[in-house]
Amino acid sequence: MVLTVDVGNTRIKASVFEGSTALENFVFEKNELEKNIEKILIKFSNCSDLVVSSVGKIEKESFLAFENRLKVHFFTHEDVFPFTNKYATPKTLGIDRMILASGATLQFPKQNRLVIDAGTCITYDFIDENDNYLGGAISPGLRLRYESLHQFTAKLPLLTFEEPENYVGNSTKQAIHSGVVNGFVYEIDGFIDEYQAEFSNFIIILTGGDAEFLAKRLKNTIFANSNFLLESLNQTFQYKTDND
Ligand SMILES: Nc1ncnc2c1ncn2[C@@H]1O[C@H](COP(=O)(O)OP(=O)(O)O)[C@@H](O)[C@H]1O
Ligand SMILES: CC(C)(COP(=O)(O)O)[C@@H](O)C(=O)NCCC(=O)O
Ligand SMILES: [K+]
Repeated sequence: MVLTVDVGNTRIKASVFEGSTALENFVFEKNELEKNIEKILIKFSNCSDLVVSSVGKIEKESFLAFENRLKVHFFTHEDVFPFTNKYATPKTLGIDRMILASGATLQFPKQNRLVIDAGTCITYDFIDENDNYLGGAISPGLRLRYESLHQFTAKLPLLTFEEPENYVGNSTKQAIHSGVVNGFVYEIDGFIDEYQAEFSNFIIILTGGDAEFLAKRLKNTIFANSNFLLESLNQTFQYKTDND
């Protein structure tokens, strides 16, 4: 059994895999990392490996406490990945984006692939049919949009997600909901249209905390899988084991 852990900028997600089957998924806050890993390892005492992707503030050391119980693998840019990295600054590419690109390459071989991860940030990652990772885009995620409107203005309240009543927001609150939620959806549809114009044939994988919400609203057909990053971590770890 493999325990996969994804440290994002908002939350930590974890999943226990037996082969390619996810047995159970967990979500928790950063300050509860060790307590939760402890609990998971009590329940799934057969875990032999702990596999981590982290772009958050939590560093390797937090996981090393478990080294006497199982093998700990912290993914870095030095690992082997199944794609060719064409990013101009490969060392600054988020490890979460590398894992997503890797999962897309392994799960959907030899085709153009666009991965959209709607988390703290929305990240777009494109891997072409020759397994070249080309790059993509980074923009603010849903909650970050609400928070930044409040944080960087004097008059805008801090709101949490609500379905906008209309495109024409008729109050401050409705104007914010319309701007944030509709803007979020338009952006993603707009990007997909842009890719479609250049690469006629490609698969779109949508993941992240806002994937379910988005799946119902995008005009483009997509493959939504909230667990895609953790599945990709598990697959990339298998790939690493096979290629080491
Ligand atoms: N309970 C929750 N706490 C925080 N964000 C949530 C929650 N449920 C859904 N979300 C949405 O998920 C997004 C964060 O997604 P997530 O994939 O957890 O981020 P990250 O991987 O960057 O930590 C936020 O933009 C927010 O809109
Ligand atoms: C863009 C990100 C902040 C996204 O983080 P997330 O929304 O998954 O928490 C992360 O992938 C990152 O720190 N990237 C480094 C810059 C880059 O990928 O080019
Ligand atoms: K993201």
